[in-house]
Amino acid sequence: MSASAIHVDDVTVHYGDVLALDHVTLDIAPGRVCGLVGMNGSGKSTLFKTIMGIVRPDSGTVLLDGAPPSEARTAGRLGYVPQSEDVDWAFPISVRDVVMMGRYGHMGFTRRPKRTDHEAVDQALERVELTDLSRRQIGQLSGGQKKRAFVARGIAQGATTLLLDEPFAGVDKRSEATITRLLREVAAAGATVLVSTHDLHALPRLADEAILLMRRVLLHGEPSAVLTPDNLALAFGLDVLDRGDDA
Ligand SMILES: Nc1ncnc2c1ncn2[C@@H]1O[C@H](COP(=O)(O)OP(=O)(O)OP(=O)(O)O)[C@@H](O)[C@H]1O
Repeated sequence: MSASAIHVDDVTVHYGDVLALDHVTLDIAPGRVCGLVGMNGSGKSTLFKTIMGIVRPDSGTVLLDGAPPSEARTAGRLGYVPQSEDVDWAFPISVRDVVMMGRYGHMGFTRRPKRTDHEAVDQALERVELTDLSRRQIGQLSGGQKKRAFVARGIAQGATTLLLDEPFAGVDKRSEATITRLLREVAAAGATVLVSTHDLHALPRLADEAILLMRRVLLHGEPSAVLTPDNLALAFGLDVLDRGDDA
């Protein structure tokens, strides 16, 4: 069976009176990078939280590799790079320890890292080019370095489903290029990547497919077919691509 890695079937979510997701259905195949695009409040974070099993839908189903989100989470198969606003950057934890958190699912009860855990963390830190900064408190990194630290956590975890909420917000071109390359590599190794972004110009380089969300799925297809000026005007209500390609 060529099961979807991420299967969302007719999901509706309310927060009180607010309708955040309205009969959302989508399927993403293993090894794909999918970009999630939509204006503020269109339900992107809610979709992530529902896929993670943190928000319970009023109706509808989410399956990850055929299993409920809680199972994927417990098994350590689900990696998440949060929006910067959702992280307590003052928390007294080093960059290395953030990345090591990705290994918890592999450690059992004691949470005592073994050599394989240390090696996985070292490799992940190297891949995101943060080896030299690994002893720093996480809040003492730049915006792009912080994002790379959380991407490293997902890599060290060996997640088969990786969700990233705005990984390019406030990052420079170098971090953007590093994160893009890493996500492509992770997908080439078989993982499925869902990434929300406002960086529409970077999307064709990053993603195999794109979803335009406005509480419901407006469009889902190849980035070039989804991100047309007409479609974006529909989703954002303005000509968001009219900034030239040199932005
Ligand atoms: N905990 C909550 N309680 C009540 N309403 C909420 C809550 N979280 C989100 N909402 C509302 O649900 C809708 C969708 O919000 P969500 O955060 O999913 O959008 P988003 O696309 O991620 O937005 P942004 O791009 O600004 O991060 C919005 O109208 C928001 O105000």
